Amino acid sequence: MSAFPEGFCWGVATSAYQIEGSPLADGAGPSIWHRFAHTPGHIADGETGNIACNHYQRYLEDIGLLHELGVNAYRFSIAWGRVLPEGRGAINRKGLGFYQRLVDALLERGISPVITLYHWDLPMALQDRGGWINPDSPQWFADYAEVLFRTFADRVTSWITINEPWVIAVLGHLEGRHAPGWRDPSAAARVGHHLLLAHAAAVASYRTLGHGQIGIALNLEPQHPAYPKAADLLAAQRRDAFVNRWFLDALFLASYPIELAQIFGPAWPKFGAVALDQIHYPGDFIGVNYYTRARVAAAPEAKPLGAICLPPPREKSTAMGWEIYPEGLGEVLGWFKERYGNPRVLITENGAAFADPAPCAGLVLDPQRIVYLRSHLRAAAQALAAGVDLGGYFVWSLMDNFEWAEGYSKRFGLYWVDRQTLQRYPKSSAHFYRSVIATQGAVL
Ligand SMILES: OC[C@H]1NNC[C@@H](O)[C@@H]1O
Repeated sequence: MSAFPEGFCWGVATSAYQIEGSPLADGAGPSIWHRFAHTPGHIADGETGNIACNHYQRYLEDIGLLHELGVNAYRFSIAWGRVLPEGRGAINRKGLGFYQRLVDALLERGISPVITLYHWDLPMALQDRGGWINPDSPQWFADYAEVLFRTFADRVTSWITINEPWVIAVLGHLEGRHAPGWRDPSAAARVGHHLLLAHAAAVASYRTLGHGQIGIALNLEPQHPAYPKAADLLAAQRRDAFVNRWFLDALFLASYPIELAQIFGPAWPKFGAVALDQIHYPGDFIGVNYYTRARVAAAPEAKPLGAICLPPPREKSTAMGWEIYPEGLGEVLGWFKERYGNPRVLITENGAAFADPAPCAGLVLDPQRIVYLRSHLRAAAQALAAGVDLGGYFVWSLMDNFEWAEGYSKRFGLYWVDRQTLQRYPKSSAHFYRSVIATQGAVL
């Protein structure tokens, strides 16, 4: 019996800086990740996205892999700096042309493009104007989005404005582990707000220019008390506000959790009713990027949250050290039905990195990833049966790629990429996912 309805959206996801390579080709302007990766000490093994998977040259071959999988959708991001090298103003027709060729080739194969407008690679020229802390940044983003809405109005009907605003605000501006590498709580709070304003501005623009669906993709992670102790429960609730409800409550409830003012202290701006009303913009769907849960213990000395996350047992962990916890996907999906009015949800990322072996006879055996995907797909099917308005599922990722500060050391792909030759090899999980799609989940 099929676990998923006819018309369910089956896809895989990637992002520009992680797979394309050629970051400065054909007039493209450099991004903050180009600068960050070229700054020694930021990326494992000193790697950069200069080559990545060379998707910029090999995109037709990669569309062949999508066809082999049998997906009906492909989520990818557009590099802002290829289209607007200065981030604003003059359009780089060669850069835009790459994405026009990519979209047309996908449509020829019957694969629906799902475009992420922003997956972390802000043009450096805009960072030099302050980047996302600049109050003009929402308008910069809306103007960029409008160029793409007009270019693809007739061909693309699924858009994601921003990927994981929490990661941008926290890893990029509070912890400094991602570009632009800032460690400034006040900046992080303002960046989070400007990203929500940017999302709202793009949604408003799309309402006049497009006739498809537009949403945002959030990284969501259940926060569970490590032990049945009041202090751990309170710590988990604080971290839930910080990781999950910061953006969920803003988008759906036009309010920030009260814990954020306590966590950020004086660095947290005093947002008024108008500001909160301006971010009340969930769009047509919510993208959920789910990987794992956190087990949270109280730790008063661990500022600003007063909480730490305990490492999971090795036998239940992925190569990223994240716990394999499929029940958490069902929990996250349930939030939308229980708290936020049961909006349309897409699982826009779900997957895992494992220490995959090298190819043997052209195939990589990755049984752990099959177990991971099967258990999470079952959780998704159960949520769907329980009434969650789930419209699609995207595996992260099509192929092994640049995993940000981890470089190429963490392999998330359904296809294994030889770092010397860039040859793509199917993993057994690719064949598994192909069978799931072909049977609408009956094989689960
Ligand atoms: O860590 C795996 C993925 N998580 N979400 C954002 C993507 O860019 C990452 O590769």
